[in-house]
Formats: sequence, C-alpha cells, structure tokens
Amino acid sequence: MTSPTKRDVRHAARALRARLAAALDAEPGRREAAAEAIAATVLGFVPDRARVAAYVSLPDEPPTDRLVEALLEAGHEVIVPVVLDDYSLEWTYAAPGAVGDRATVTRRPRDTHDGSEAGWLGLDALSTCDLVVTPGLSVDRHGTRLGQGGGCYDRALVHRDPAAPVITLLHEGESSEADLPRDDYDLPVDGWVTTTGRLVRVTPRVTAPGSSG
Ligand SMILES: Nc1nc2c(c(=O)[nH]1)N(C=O)[C@@H](CNc1ccc(C(=O)N[C@@H](CCC(=O)O)C(=O)O)cc1)CN2
Ligand SMILES: Nc1ncnc2c1ncn2[C@@H]1O[C@H](COP(=O)(O)OP(=O)(O)OP(=O)(O)O)[C@@H](O)[C@H]1O
Repeated sequence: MTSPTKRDVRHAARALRARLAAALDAEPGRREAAAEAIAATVLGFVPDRARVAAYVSLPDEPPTDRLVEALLEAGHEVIVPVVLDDYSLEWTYAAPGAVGDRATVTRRPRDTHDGSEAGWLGLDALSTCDLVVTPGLSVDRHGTRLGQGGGCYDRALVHRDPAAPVITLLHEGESSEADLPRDDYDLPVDGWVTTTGRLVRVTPRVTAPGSSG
C-alpha cells in the first residue's frame, strides 16, 4: 500500500473544512464565539509588546478578525501577508477587523510590486516577529502542516526567528491523527489553536509569558 499523497490528503481536508465551516454558520453566534476563543487563547501566550504575523481569514477558515483586533487593542503590532505571483509572501500592517475576500489569496505580479513603497515590510519580515500564526488545513502530532499547496508558508517560514513560536489555526476536529505527508522543505509548526480555543503544543516553544512551560 502506498501512503496518500499531499494532493489526496488536501482534497479530504478541504471537504472536512467545508463541513466544519458550514457548521459554524449553522447556528447564530458560533462563528463569533470561535473568533473570540481563538483570540483569547492566542492572547494568553503572546509575549509582551510583540510583533505578530497573522493573516486575514477567508470565509471557510477559522476566523482571525477578533484575533487581529484583540492583538492591536492589547498594543501588539500585527502584520499580514499578500501573495506574489511566485508564491512568495510580502507583508504589511494589519487593519483592525479586516475580513477576507479573495484579495488575500490573489497573486500579485511581482514585477509591478514595488517593495520599496511605504507600507511594505519585505519578504523576510517574519524575521522580526515574536509569534507567527499561520493558516493551514491540518497539522499532525509532529507539527507537520498541510497548507493550501502554494508553498507560500514553506517559503516564508525560512525567514522566521527560530526562537519565535509558529502556530496554525484549525477548526476543532481538523488536526490529523495519522502522520501527514511531509517533504524536506516543509517546516514544522510548534502547535495549533482550534475554534474552541484549545491550544495543542507540539514543542515547548509555546509558553505563557512568565510560565516555565
Ligand atoms: N486567508 C489566507 N491567507 C493566505 C493564505 C491562506 O491559506 N489563507 N496563504 C497560505 O498559503 C497565502 C496565500 N496562498 C495562496 C495559495 C495559492 C494561491 C493560488 O493558487 N491562487 C490562484 C487563484 C486562487 C483563487 O482565487 O481561488 C491564482 O492567483 O492564480 C494563492 C494564494 C497567504 N495568505
Ligand atoms: N523554500 C521554498 N522555496 C521554493 N519553493 C518551495 C519552498 N518550499 C516549498 N516550495 C514549493 O512549494 C510547493 C507547494 O508545497 P506544499 O504542497 O508543501 O504547500 P503547502 O505547505 O501545503 O502550502 P502553503 O505553505 O502555501 O500553505 C512545492 O512545489 C514546493 O516545491
């Protein structure tokens, strides 16, 4: 028996995501509660006066609007990506309460992107972040993350500060009990936070400020 390819696993993960996202919208208040739960949990382990990399979520994804808002309210700096045509990520400051439309996943031509313009922080901006919050379809117990397939975060995470935790946001029920397919360029994450506010640590890098782990 051959092990499933990323493509197969991604296909199944997308179907599960569609079901879980629909369930969030089936009952009034559930989406808002999920957004709040994610924000409360991440705020619990973000270092003081941090610079945090987050992203603007799409309708099916665990919502990041409250997270971005709460981080900004607490005085942290928040940056979010846009994607260039070679699937590299460029970074800019987050606007409070932003909710994603397709613009956050629409590739921009690199030759017309002038990174020297005010507001762009550079392709290596993750090197300046104290915490990186990534999207993803699933994560397994080793921290192997399955993304949308562009390899955007694989490229971007090369620049991260190795001391800064990387966590993925998942709907509750999306983490994988089976080991996910992994390539050499896949960079593992340190844990994940779910739409019920559950934090699962893969490495001891994710700790509450002032705690020993
Ligand atoms: N909310 C959110 N933002 C995110 C990600 C994500 O997963 N979620 N990304 C996680 O990596 C990055 C974008 N990843 C991308 C991966 C593939 C394509 C892509 O193939 N785009 C097609 C059209 C897509 C469409 O409109 O449906 C294209 O531009 O031709 C674009 C972005 C950065 N921002
Ligand atoms: N550091 C890198 N530099 C250049 N290309 C890379 C790098 N890392 C991964 N890639 C390319 O990205 C493509 C997609 O990788 P993969 O299927 O693992 O995406 P993913 O991790 O699921 O997506 P994402 O990171 O966007 O969430 C692969 O073809 C791979 O060759």
